[in-house]
Parts: sequence; structure tokens; C-alpha cells
Amino acid sequence: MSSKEREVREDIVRLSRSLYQRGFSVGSAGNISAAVDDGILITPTNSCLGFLDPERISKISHDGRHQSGDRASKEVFLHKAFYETRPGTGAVVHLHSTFATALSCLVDIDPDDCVPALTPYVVMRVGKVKLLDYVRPGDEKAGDLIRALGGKHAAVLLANHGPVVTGKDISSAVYAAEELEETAKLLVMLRGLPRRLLSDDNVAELRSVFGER
Ligand SMILES: O=C(O)[C@@H](O)C(=O)COP(=O)(O)O
Ligand SMILES: [Zn+2]
Repeated sequence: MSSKEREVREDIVRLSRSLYQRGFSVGSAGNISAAVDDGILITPTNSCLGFLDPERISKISHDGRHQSGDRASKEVFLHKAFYETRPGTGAVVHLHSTFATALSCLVDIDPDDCVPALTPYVVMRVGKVKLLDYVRPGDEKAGDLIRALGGKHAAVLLANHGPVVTGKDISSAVYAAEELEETAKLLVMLRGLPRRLLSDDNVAELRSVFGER
């Protein structure tokens, strides 16, 4: 195993533990993957993000075949679809974090922009979030839904399930997932209040200065 892969495995363990300890995931919910030169590392199915063993993390080839470690997360199709369609994706984080999941259950959110631009940081870190139709966890159709986005979104909400967020590497993806969760919390807190969103010009300025997610 290359020293780079060893480092990525340690990063997955460390950041997953941190997410678990801060309540971004509970029990065995959620899964995290990261690209390495010769495949994709992904958390094993039914594993707890708080207690991962770097040696037992699953490794699959780019075409989805199991290479080593425990059995891969059942959401491997979802993760693979992001790597295949969004160039520059180095990691994918799926959580059941409370507020983002709450948003994914609301009937009146805009499916094309379900996390409106409340603050600059969510625009910079997360970008426009698409709501994907409900499919059973582990259903291969989730991969088709991601592929149909053509790589345009760095983050999605799976209806009645939770967020999936990508990044160029594991820490960027985790930070973006945290930002999405905090923004979802603000949106839920502000429901029913006359909130002010960033204007289209504000968002355009952020995208031109910091790039589009
Ligand atoms: O919600 C589910 O069942 C999955 O999406 C999940 O979060 C955990 O599945 P595994 O990664 O297969 O444990
Ligand atoms: Zn899930």
C-alpha cells in the first residue's frame, strides 16, 4: 500500500470519528469515501463512523469490484456516480445529520435549490443543492439519479434520507457537509420568520471571486 493511501485511510478514520463525536452521525448511519490512485476507499457497510479501523476500510476498483477490506457500504453506487460525473471529486460524505435530513423531509422546499443562499459560506463551500427523489437506501437507482445531474452539483439532499456532499479531498468534503448541516439548522430555525437571503448579485460576486461549487 502506498504511503499516500495509508494517509488517506488515516484521514477517513480521524474525520469520521470527529463527525461522530460531534453528533453529525449516530449509530451506523452515513458513509464516507475517498479516491486513491488505483480505486476508491469507502467505509464498510454497517460500520460506525466513530470506530473505524483503517485496515478494514473497503477498497473497490474504479469499475466497482471489491479489492480488499470489509464489505463496502451499500451506497457504493451513489459514491461511484459522483466520481464518474464530477471531475475533481476526491471524496464523498453521506450523513443523516439532523437538520439537513429535516430539510429533506419538508414538502415545500425548492427541489432545484433546497438550501437557499442564507450566508456567503454556504455558497462558497456547498453551492446549489439539488433534492433527489426518494429511493431505498442501497438502491442502484441512486447512482442513476446522480449521473442525471451531469456533475453540476457538489451536494444533494436525498429525500427523506439525508445529505451527500463532495469535495476535492476528504477534509473539503467533510467541511462542506458541516457547513450544509449548520445552514440547514439556520433555515429550520428561521422558518416562519421574514428572513433575508443573499441577492443574486451577492451570489454572483461570491462565485466570481471564490469559484463555483
Ligand atoms: O441509510 C442507509 O441505510 C445508508 O445510506 C447509510 O447511511 C448506511 O449504510 P451503510 O454505509 O451500508 O452502512
Ligand atoms: Zn443513509
